[in-house]
Amino acid sequence: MTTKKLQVRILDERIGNQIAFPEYATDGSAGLDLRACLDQPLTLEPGQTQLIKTGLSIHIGDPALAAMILPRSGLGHKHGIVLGNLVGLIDSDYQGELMVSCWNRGQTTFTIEVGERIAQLVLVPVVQADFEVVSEFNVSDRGEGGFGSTGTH
Ligand SMILES: O=c1ccn([C@H]2C[C@H](O)[C@@H](COP(=O)(O)OP(=O)(O)OP(=O)(O)O)O2)c(=O)[nH]1
Ligand SMILES: [Mg+2]
Repeated sequence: MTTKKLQVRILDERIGNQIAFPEYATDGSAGLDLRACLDQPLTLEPGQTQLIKTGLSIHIGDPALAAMILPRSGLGHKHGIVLGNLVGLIDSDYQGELMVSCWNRGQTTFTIEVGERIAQLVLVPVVQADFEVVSEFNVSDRGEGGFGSTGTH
């Protein structure tokens, strides 16, 4: 297992008290659950999107890493609560508050409680491209075929 020391700032005094500090739910968890740092429960009508604070900021500080904010499968599948941006990408130089765009893509009203786990944060490796402009590529097996070019079976 590799772990990475990550600087985090607590922006709301309720974090670590009334609202739990993010943690891995199990030893094998890839994601850290992010909690809604709300003052009161928030009702999302069908189709509505709201930007929700987490009360935390992180500074990854290493361009070879990023973080992604992903939906929680239970909320997304059962209740239609996913992310307004589908996936959130946290740059290694971002120092602002972690924000979660919550979108009720379902057909029923859903209420997010104070401190509810609304999304998850995954740290991922990143490779920045160093472009080398060429006029032709060495030919590959696939070539320019895509979008179903290999058939459906
Ligand atoms: O779900 C998200 C997505 C992004 N961010 C923060 C961290 C990220 O580093 C920054 C910028 O995100 P992104 O580059 O995806 O947004 P943009 O619309 O391109 O804004 P910018 O012009 O600030 O890059 O916003 C969040 O807090 N939550
Ligand atoms: Mg950007």
